[in-house]
Amino acid sequence: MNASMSETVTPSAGQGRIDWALRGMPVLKAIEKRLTESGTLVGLRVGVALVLEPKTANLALALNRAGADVSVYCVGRNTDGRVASALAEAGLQVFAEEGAGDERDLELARDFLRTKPDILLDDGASLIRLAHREFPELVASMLGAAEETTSGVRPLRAMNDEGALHIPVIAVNDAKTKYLFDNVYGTGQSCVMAMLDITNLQLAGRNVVVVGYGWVGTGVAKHAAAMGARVIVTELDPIKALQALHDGYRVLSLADAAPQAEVIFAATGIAGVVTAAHVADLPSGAILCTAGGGAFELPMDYLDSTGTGRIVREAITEYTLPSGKTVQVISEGDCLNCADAEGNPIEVMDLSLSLQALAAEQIATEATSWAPGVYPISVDAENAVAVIRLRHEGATLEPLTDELTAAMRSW
Ligand SMILES: NC(=O)c1ccc[n+]([C@@H]2O[C@H](COP(=O)([O-])OP(=O)(O)OC[C@H]3O[C@@H](n4cnc5c(N)ncnc54)[C@H](O)[C@@H]3O)[C@@H](O)[C@H]2O)c1
Repeated sequence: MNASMSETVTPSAGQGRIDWALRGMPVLKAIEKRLTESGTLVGLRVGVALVLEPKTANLALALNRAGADVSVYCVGRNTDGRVASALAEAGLQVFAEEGAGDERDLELARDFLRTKPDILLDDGASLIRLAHREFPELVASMLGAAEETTSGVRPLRAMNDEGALHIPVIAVNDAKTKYLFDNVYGTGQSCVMAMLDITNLQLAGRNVVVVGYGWVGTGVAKHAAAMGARVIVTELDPIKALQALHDGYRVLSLADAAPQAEVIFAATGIAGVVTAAHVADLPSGAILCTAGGGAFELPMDYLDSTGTGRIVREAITEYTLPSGKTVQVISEGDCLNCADAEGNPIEVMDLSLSLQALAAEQIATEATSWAPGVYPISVDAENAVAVIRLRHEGATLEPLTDELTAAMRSW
């Protein structure tokens, strides 16, 4: 077992957090029942490489109870050690140590892949890429994988275009019951709330720049505006920019917005979108954080090269620029909701993680005949998640009668 065991926190603390999350995960419970009854996953090795916190722990436990042999991996900065300990106590193989550095993370990742998962549930495609680079014999024997997020699906498509992807991967991110809810409402809420909790500041009256108005940027802008921020959106895509304008935000290039940007949320998933030149133009005291893909969106190399970084409060690093201005970076530029808060809200992750479980089912039952490639999750799975959740909320759907069907087809 490789779980970190904190000396001060008992495993039951982790179990308590896992149990609390499960209360808000009715869809996952229903999918676990379906998988248990079908026995689809019995005897299969499933590797779960997601942010390690109470909600993803429930996915791992649900798959385990449904008969899969589950191992779990996560980088140290996204690992809740209490939860890791609880999973190890429950008998899962855990390759995650809270606070581990890059070198140790890589060792753990390799050990995790040595468990030879038949199915890999990944986030950011890091483990799928590592497997392709270093474990070709594992890749050859895998049934397939599922990918959680936009910045994982993008490189997988690029690999596939170059003929370098050797397994079928289901793009869980691209399910409507994922990106329309998790990326927008979940990440919007959790990133804005994490920023407020970490800094103990308020957004009211502040100029907040949201870089990228995709699904995540939309949610961040909405939640920041709800807290009273004056939101400015930067975009490459004219249609997204026009949407931002219609949603009531100013739209400027980042070069134009920088001099007034008191807070920046990077939400693109693309490396280098905020540059050293942008940072030089920020007002002194500006706060930089990432809601999107990770620290690579910010000019961390440049900031570190100033040699001035100092931690001024937990999760806040202050840098002094050659001009004498200061800027503060939250969570060392990593996604702040996962690095220094609990990630997306439970209800929204119930949808995303249930889709991961259904992707595992689809890989086990159908992917054996699939060529390598990036595939959508089935429409049935996408809809099943919505239907279970709506039922749980006491919502009822309009019945589609023959008359309505005929009316919709009439011309
Ligand atoms: N933190 C989390 O919990 C969480 C959750 C979901 C997704 N994500 C990540 O957030 C990122 C964004 O996801 P998404 O679903 O919104 O993707 P998306 O593709 O819908 O949106 C990205 C947007 O950024 C824009 N963009 C790209 N380069 C830009 C630039 N230089 N300047 C301004 N705009 C630019 C694109 O035009 C696009 O509209 C991804 O990396 C994704 O993996 C994080």
